Amino acid sequence: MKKLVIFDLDGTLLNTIADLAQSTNYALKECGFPEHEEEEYKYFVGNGIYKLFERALPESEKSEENIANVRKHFLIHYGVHNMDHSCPYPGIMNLLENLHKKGLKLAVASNKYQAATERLIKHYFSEIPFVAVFGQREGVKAKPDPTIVEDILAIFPVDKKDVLYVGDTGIDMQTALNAGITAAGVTWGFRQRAELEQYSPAYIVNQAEEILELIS
Ligand SMILES: O=C(O)COP(=O)(O)O
Repeated sequence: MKKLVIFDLDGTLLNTIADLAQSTNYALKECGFPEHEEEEYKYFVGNGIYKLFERALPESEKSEENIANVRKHFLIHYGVHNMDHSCPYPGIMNLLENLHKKGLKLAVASNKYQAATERLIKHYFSEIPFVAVFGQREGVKAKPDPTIVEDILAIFPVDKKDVLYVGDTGIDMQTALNAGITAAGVTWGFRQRAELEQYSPAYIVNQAEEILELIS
C-alpha cells in the first residue's frame, strides 16, 4: 500500500507554461533575441531554468554570458508574474485533499528553482500539508538525478515500494526509475504520451481522479 506520493510541479500539479513562456520571452527580448511560441516552451521547460534559457537562445548564442543575462531579466519578470496565468490542472485540488484525507503523505519534487517552487505551492496549495517541498537547489543535482527523492525519503522515511512518483515528462519517469520507485505518468501536462511510454512507467493516467483509484 502506497504511503507517500511525490508530485512534480510544472505540468503535473500546475499549468505554469504561459507565465514561464511570457517571462522568458520578456527576457529574450530585453537581451535582443527572438521570442518563441508558447507551445515550444513545453519542450524547453523540464530541466530547470538554466536549460530553459540555453534551449530558448538561438543556436549560435548559447554562451554562459547570454544565459546569465537572460536569467537576470527572467528572474525580475517571473518574480512578479509567476501567478498571472498559472493554475492547478482540473481535479488536482480534489486529488490532493482526498489523498491527504486517506492518510497518504504528499511531497513535491520540482526542477523549478526552490524559491519559486515554495512560493507557488504556498499560494495554490496552502491547505495541503506537504511533508517536503523541494525545487532545484544550489549545489544539488537536478532531476532525473534521484537525489531529490532521496532527500524527501530522508525527511519521511518509508520503504521505496510504498512510494508513488507522479510526473508529466520523460525526465520525471527517469527520476522515478533512477530512484527505484513506482512511476505514474500524466498526459495532461507538457509532453506527449509517447515520451512517457519510453520509460515504461507502471501507470499512465489521463485524469487526476485516476491517481486516487490506483492508490487504493
Ligand atoms: O522548471 C522546470 O524546468 C521544470 O519544473 P518541474 O520539474 O516542476 O516540471
